[in-house]
Amino acid sequence: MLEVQALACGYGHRSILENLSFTLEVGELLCLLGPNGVGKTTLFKTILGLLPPRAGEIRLDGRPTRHWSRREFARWVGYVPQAHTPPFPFQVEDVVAMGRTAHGNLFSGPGQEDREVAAEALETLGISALAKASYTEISGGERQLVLIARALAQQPRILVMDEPTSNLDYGNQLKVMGHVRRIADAGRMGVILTTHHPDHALLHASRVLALDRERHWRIGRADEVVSEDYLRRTYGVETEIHDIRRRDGGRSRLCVPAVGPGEPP
Ligand SMILES: Nc1ncnc2c1ncn2[C@@H]1O[C@H](COP(=O)(O)OP(=O)(O)OP(=O)(O)O)[C@@H](O)[C@H]1O
Repeated sequence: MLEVQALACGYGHRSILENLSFTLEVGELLCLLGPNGVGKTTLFKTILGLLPPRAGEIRLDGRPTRHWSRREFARWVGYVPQAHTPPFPFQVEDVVAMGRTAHGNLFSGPGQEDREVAAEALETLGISALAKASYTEISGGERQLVLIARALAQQPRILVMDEPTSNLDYGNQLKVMGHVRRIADAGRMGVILTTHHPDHALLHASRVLALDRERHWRIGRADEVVSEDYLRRTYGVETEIHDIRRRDGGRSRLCVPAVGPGEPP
């Protein structure tokens, strides 16, 4: 579905990522892990056509994305940016309905069906009560949920999410990651998202694309890629990855910080 082939990206003469190749299928949740400043947002900007690739190719449904019209592209690819505050105090329900723009007539506003899809997205994320609130007067975490609702309302085939959980409380982090995983599992979209939590990758990802400080990358199953060695090389910290048995009998892998002898737990 989305194919990134031998991609190089960067700004002007400055190269940020080189020779990166991966695919993302509908039904998959691909977690992008990597330290601050390694190039995750730069990769997303390049995939979204906001930054020209320095080399390589990006294909969507078999066709190079440079041949796609903006409108056609927006029907297929949704983007959740890191939360921002726009200058205009739109109502939350209007911000979410903007996700429908690529599906409708450019000159008419959202129709009844678009309003219903937007209301359903708000409901799914548990924020229907914010529908009439002004987007500029809600909290950072609420804004992030609104941007996620807008992307869900867009009903894209590929969803690109830049640190979607960074402002969310613990409960909302679990709800958003669980929900995104369910819509991917239901075969409704392929999701690529960045997170700084190895546990998000271990618990929810179908595959992980891990970048390290030297800008080397590796893609594979979370249990293959998210290792104590990767976390040490990438973040310079000691961790332990434990395989635990859950109460329902299933197994999960979790990352905990290592504590040396004599150190406080
Ligand atoms: N507009 C820009 N012009 C030039 N360089 C930029 C620009 N935006 C980012 N960079 C540089 O590109 C590198 C990668 O930045 P990027 O934002 O992609 O990192 P990231 O992996 O998303 O980081 P973080 O985890 O902190 O969000 C950084 O060194 C940054 O300084």
